[in-house]
Amino acid sequence: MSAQPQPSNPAPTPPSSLTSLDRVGRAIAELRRGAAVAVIGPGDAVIAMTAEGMDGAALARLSVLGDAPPALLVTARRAAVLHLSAPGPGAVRLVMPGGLTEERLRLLADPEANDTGPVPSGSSVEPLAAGSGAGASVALAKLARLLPATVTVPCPAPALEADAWARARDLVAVAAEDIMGYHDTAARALRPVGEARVPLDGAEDTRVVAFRPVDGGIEHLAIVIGHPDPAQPVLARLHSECFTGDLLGSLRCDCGEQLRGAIAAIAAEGAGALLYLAQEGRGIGLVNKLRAYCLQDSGLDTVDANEQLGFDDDERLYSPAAEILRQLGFQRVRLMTNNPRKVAALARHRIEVVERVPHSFPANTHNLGYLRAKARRSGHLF
Ligand SMILES: Nc1nc2c(ncn2[C@@H]2O[C@H](COP(=O)(O)OP(=O)(O)OP(=O)(O)O)[C@@H](O)[C@H]2O)c(=O)[nH]1
Ligand SMILES: [Zn+2]
Repeated sequence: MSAQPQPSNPAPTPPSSLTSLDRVGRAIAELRRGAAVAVIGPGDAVIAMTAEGMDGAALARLSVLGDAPPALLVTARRAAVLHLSAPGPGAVRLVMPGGLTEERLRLLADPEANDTGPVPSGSSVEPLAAGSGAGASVALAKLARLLPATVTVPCPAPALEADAWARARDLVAVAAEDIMGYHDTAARALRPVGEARVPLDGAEDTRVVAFRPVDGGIEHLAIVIGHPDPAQPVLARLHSECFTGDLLGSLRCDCGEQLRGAIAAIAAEGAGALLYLAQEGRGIGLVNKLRAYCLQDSGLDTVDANEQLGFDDDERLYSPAAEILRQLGFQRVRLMTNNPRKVAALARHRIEVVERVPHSFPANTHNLGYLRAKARRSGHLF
């Protein structure tokens, strides 16, 4: 029998007492500070850095770690923007004659570059399996709320020895499997960590309960008004965080009005719950949302702007919301939303939506285009 590892072997899990969430959390922190991390798949291992803001010195540091020249990995969405068609929805490796140079990297990773200029003729893409080390490095960049693009070199050690190889060089190592399972594990491990009575203007009988993911990520908040009867469908709103709309009163979106309107509607009924979910910018993070706004100012709509950055139009997951509803004892809801994806997602996560309650507000001159794009491109029901 061959002693060689077969590609179908399970991903080698770094041997330590850290949980999978700890390992992904460490890798996120490393990526965000511009350090290299080892991402280990079942049959491949890569050393990866974020493409965002990467300069020539970082490219040189990465190059000496691998046994082949560095390559740029992007999502199929971003490849399409660069006019390179990818065979599937996953991440791809850009293959360019002459390889990846500092100048090419700067242009290709620039979220505002949308022409074919920087892509040399004769370039192509190689699809990456979702569970591979290379493919998972792009998923890790998304988890880190960075642009979904990495620069990688192949690890000189075989996948089964890559963890030891990385540790010997003081690099954080993470299994692709842990990255791909991160969202589900984090949602399962949500715990209530703090609770208080917070009388609101117009809804004085209100409690706020904070749920923390076990990885130490940003807490989701349940705002429970009155005493909802778990035996009856509960009037509920899943509200995705919007710093600009909720806090600053931005007129670019309808979030602030939806937040205050939901609280008023629940208070008028006497009881219900609003989940304030840490999913800023439809899950791409505040910084990327600001970049998307910039692209919208140059003429793209809200969907195309996300895709130009390499994201899907909506990166949100609703497993944490379903888990919080369950922990609060609410299995059936009347959901205040115009977004059919929220209804479908809750049903997938075994929360029954007995009614969709429309939740729209008059447009203003700044958000009219945004609301129209949501209706036309994303199927929102207004
Ligand atoms: N990426 C991106 N996010 C945006 C933009 N405008 C608003 N958002 C975010 O979109 C989310 C809106 O959340 P919700 O209001 O809960 O969701 P919705 O999909 O509009 O659905 P309903 O309001 O329930 O009908 C928030 O996370 C905002 O930060 C934008 O132009 N681009
Ligand atoms: Zn908003």
